[in-house]
This record gives sequence, structure tokens and C-alpha cells, in this order.
Amino acid sequence: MVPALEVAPQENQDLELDSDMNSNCNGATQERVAVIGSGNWGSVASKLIASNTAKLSSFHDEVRMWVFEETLPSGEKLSEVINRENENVKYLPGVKLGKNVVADPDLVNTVKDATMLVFVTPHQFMEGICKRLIGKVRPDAQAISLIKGMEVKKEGPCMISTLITQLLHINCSVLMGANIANEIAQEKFSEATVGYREDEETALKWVLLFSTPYFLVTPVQDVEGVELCGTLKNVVALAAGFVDGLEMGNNTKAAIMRIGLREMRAFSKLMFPSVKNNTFFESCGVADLITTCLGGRNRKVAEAFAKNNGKRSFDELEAEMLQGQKLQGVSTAREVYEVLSHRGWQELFPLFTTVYEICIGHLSPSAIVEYSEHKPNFALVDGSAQVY
Ligand SMILES: NC(=O)c1ccc[n+]([C@@H]2O[C@H](COP(=O)([O-])OP(=O)(O)OC[C@H]3O[C@@H](n4cnc5c(N)ncnc54)[C@H](O)[C@@H]3O)[C@@H](O)[C@H]2O)c1
Ligand SMILES: O=P(O)(O)OC[C@H](O)CO
Repeated sequence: MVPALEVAPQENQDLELDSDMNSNCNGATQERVAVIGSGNWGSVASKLIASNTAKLSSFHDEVRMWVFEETLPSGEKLSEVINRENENVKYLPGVKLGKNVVADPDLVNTVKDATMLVFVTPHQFMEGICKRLIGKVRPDAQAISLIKGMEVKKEGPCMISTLITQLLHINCSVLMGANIANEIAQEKFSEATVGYREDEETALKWVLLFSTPYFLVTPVQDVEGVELCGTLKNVVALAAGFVDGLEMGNNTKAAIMRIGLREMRAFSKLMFPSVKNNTFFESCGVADLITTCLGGRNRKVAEAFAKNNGKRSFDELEAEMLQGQKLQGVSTAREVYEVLSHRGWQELFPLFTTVYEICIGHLSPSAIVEYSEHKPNFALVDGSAQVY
């Protein structure tokens, strides 16, 4: 259901904001937003958010964006160039972020006053980032994760939203969807899904913060379902890339996407029985799967991997082709495999298992269509076999 929203006015309202306090000139409390991450999607998310905070009186207009500092070939610091040019020249060149985006290389300073924390870094860095933030975020802050990935602990998978809640003791929603960042940067229409746990009021605040006429956001009460869709589609994207690299054609790719979606749903429901079927029909589900298998970075690098018949590693191809941007699919394939092998479920998930074995060089890319001999037609859901 799309909620009734406070619509962001299209003209800039001349708000007289007190920059030091979390209130506007009328004394009304304002939310302060910090974005933790400034890669390709992090920069676009900051732009989207800043366009709304500049217009909505319930938000302080400044959006502080944490930059993992690096020195550019010119010798300048990335954060300084972002603040001077109002552009992330490395991760989102050619796009102005909005004058109210302030790049900050100091992680703790970035979150200091924030009441709404937006996490958007590659998932492998999140545990370290959260540990640095323990005791540094406001106890009343709310978080949202735009991160597609998970950690695997002894007990099983740990979603990034759970990691944030466990380490920082704050509530965490998620936003996932068919969201290739460069297209949203050009303000081409797309949709996204906010997954929330119980607090619908906070979910609507996130919807308000992200929604624009070209970015339609829908809330659903299913954090794990939304987050697992965003996470697992990256493994299917690698499979789609192998198919493209081997020039197997559209029918094969569609088959891989269908089988992948089926494994995504089975895995999600086995891990979290509360996951809802309908979530797979939201933007975070089938729509993200389609866009990522057509135009994402995981697909693109997997295509190159298959064209080279696995002779050049993913690490090498990632560094060469993405210039500092990070793939999530290869580590997610390993993390999913760890969960499957721990439970002896590899045969129930032949596509996920095959993708992992191709990534580590145990199988050649052409094995992506050979596994179907072992195709299962059931999975254990809630402890009993279910056809899927
Ligand atoms: N780019 C997209 O189209 C897109 C869309 C939706 C979701 N996502 C998800 O958003 C998340 C972030 O991706 P992105 O595209 O913004 O990033 P990115 O891949 O473009 O950039 C990598 C980022 O990691 C940072 N980094 C490098 N080393 C680091 C370290 N040691 N510690 C902390 N940070 C470090 C870099 O500075 C850079 O900001 C991922 O989970 C991704 O799946 C991306
Ligand atoms: O470029 P990818 O493969 O990381 O995918 C980007 C987004 O997740 C697509 O929604």
C-alpha cells in the first residue's frame, strides 16, 4: 500500500534553520540525516535525500556524508574535492549532489547529531564501521540499511540490519529495489521497497525522506524478506553474467533468473519463516533481479570472467573494470555456500552452489547450465518438505 505522504514542495522554501540545534526557527524538532558511505549508490542516495531535506521543514537541510578518505591522482583528498565541486568525482562523476551535502572524512563526527542514519557501504566493511560507532550514535537514532549483503556467524546468516541493531542498539529498517545508481542519478523513474519491522511511523518517515517524483518508495513489513531479496539477487546476477559471457542467449538467461528467484525464495523462507511471498513481487524482489541481471556490475564482471574462461580472477577483473567500486556477489556466494554446507543443503540449491564453485575455480563457467540434472523440486520449509 502506498501511504499518504507529506509531498515535498518542488520550489525551495526559504527556511530559516538554526544550524546548531535540531529544531527550525519555529522551534519544531527537526530530524538530522547522516549518510554513512559515499560510493556510487551512497552518493546518489545523498543526492536524493538532500533534495528532500532542502524542501521539508521536518528535516534539517544539511546531509552529512561520511567519506572513506582517499587521495586522488591529483594529490587532493576526495572529501575536499567533493565539498569544493559538490560532486563525487571518483564514484559519481558528472552529477551535482546538492549544496546541502557535506562530505566528512570523520566517521564519528558524521553521525554525532544525527537522528536518522543511512548506511550504504559495501557489506564487507560494515562490521568494522559499526564497531567504531559503538557508543557514538544518539540512543534515539533510527537507522536504515541500503546495503545488499550479509555476514555469516556460527549461528547462521546475520543480516546487515541485524548487525547494526545488535552493535549500535538502534532500530534498523532497510531500503532495497531495482536501483542501478547511475540511472537514478539521471532522475530516470524507478521504484524501491522499504522493509520495516513494527514501527510503521518510522517507516513512513523513511519513505518521505527518499521519495521523489522519479523515485517511488513502498513500505512493507518484512525486513528480512526485503533484505534477503537485495542480497541474494547478486548471486543470481553472477549466473546471468556467466550466461552472457558464454553467449547462451535470452532463453537461458530467463531460465537462470527463474531458477534463481525460486532459490532466493526458498533460502529466505528456510532462514526466516516469517518472510512473505508477496515481498518477492515488490521492487526489491523480481524487479531488482531483472535490472541486476540486465545491467548491474556483478553481471558485467561475471560476463568478463566467463569470456576469459575463469583464467582471470574476480579480484583482478573488479579492480580493472570497476575502478574502486566493489562487487557484492562473489562474497555473498561464499557466504550463502557456508550456510548451505553447514546444513548439508547444497543439493537443494544447485544454482547457488554452482555459482560459488565457478567463482572459486572448481567448475568452469559452462557448468552454470549443467547442474539442472540435479534439480531439486522441493525444499525443507518449517522442517517439512515443500514443493517450490
Ligand atoms: N551502485 C549501485 O547501483 C547500487 C544500487 C543499490 C544498492 N547498492 C548497494 O549499496 C552498497 C554500497 O555500494 P556503492 O555502490 O555505494 O559503493 P561502491 O562499490 O561504488 O564504492 C565502494 C565504496 O567503498 C569504500 N571503501 C573502500 N574501502 C573501504 C574500507 N576499507 N572501509 C570502508 N569503505 C571503504 C569506497 O570509498 C567507496 O565509497 C552495496 O551493498 C551495494 O550492493 C549499490
Ligand atoms: O551493480 P550491482 O550488480 O551491484 O547492482 C546494483 C543494484 O543492486 C541494482 O539494484
